[in-house]
Amino acid sequence: MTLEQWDTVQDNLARTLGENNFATWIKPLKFDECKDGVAVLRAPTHFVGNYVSQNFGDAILAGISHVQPDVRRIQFRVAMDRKIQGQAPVRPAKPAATPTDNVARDASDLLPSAPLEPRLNFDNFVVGKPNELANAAARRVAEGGPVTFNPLFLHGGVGLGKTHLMHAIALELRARNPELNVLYLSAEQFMYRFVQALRDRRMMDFKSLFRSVDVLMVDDVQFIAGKDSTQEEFFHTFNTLVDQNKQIVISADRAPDEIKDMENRIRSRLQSGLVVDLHPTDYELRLGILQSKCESHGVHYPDVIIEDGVLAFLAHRISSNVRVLEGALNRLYAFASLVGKPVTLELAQDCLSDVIRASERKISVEEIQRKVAEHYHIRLSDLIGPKRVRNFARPRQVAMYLCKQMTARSLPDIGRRFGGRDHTTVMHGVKRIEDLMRSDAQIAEDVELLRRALEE
Ligand SMILES: Nc1ncnc2c1ncn2[C@@H]1O[C@H](COP(=O)(O)OP(=O)(O)OP(=O)(O)O)[C@@H](O)[C@H]1O
Repeated sequence: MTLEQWDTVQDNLARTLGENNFATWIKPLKFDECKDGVAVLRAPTHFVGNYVSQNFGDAILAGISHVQPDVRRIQFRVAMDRKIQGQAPVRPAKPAATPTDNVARDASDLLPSAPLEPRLNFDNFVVGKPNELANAAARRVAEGGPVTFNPLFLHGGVGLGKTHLMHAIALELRARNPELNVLYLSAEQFMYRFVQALRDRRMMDFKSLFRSVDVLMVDDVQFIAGKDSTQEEFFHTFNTLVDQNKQIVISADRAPDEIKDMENRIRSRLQSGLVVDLHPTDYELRLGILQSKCESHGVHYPDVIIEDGVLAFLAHRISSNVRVLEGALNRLYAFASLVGKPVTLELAQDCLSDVIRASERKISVEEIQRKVAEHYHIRLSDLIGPKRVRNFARPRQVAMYLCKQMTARSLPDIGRRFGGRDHTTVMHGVKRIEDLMRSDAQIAEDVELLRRALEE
């Protein structure tokens, strides 16, 4: 087999095994020789050789025998000339990297913090009811000083500002104290660095570097669920840092007890500090975010005029997540500056028809009422009916709150669907639940469970 043929085999493997697997395991392999039906590949370490042989051996053999049909077996050697399975050693093409070289190398490549985006700061984070607690907790951590809750665990659905708050904390901490060793990275990056350290036999470096940070911030921690050795290492890193009273900030797309395949001891560790939820945005927050984005867009597009009503229209109709909202606004600005026209409601409707269709709310008032009645084990007729006893009134308010949050219905319209009630009754109900969600964990949990069940 020629080196070109090996390149072709690698290209095919990249497609079949996926980019991450390819980059981590296949790319580091070098083709050595083909002799007597055995293709010899060189792996950088024993660990990689063994892992690849066990996990991707069949795929590699199939790929090679496709271009060189007489190959019946593959064999791995490490760069040091040592074989992993049988056979005589061969001369490596390049001088081998020894474990000693690895240790001597600058270990900081295992630990670069992910780049921080200056835009994602506290000033640009618009605060409303759904995110005020998360914002307050994030600001508290960003002030530095004595660690009060460890870890801070931020969770919420897609595009609700978790990463924004993580960056804001890291930026603020670094601005206040440039000496502070703040490490921000995603759980995926944590895993790749861990695997890289294993591969390069640099676990000691990895451990000591990760355990020497002042603040560790890990985004999207749900990613390591089910990845046993990464979880194990994360757990030890976590414990060491907490024992040293170092701040840890974690984000995830759901609460710790909802992350499946996460070891219990890790889950309970994650719950041991402050767990705060970024709730889905409400209309006011979305409008606030749009207004704030318009201010910053104004600098780049001084000629673009957004007519009255357009932002309200967007805030009403695009409720999925803030990222989609931002994308819609960017598109409007780009379009308006291209055609040199002010953005009218008609233009917005036209230009964003696909986005609006995609995020059209599909949940109906009736669906919400049914789910809420089921959840509280009451009859639908009692939920909607006139009785004001608390057993019915509270679920009714929860249902009204969810209708306000999850449908595009106006308050009078919601009132009509709750037995012809007045819009002020709905408004009162919504407000009551908003307040209770802050003081009554049971209500907060009920609402969250219902919201998720409805979104499924
Ligand atoms: N309250 C807010 N004020 C201003 N911008 C916001 C707010 N919430 C979210 N955004 C913006 O929305 C976009 C998506 O937010 P972010 O990436 O933080 O979401 P996320 O919760 O981390 O989502 P994911 O789970 O997909 O990673 C970002 O550009 C962010 O700046």
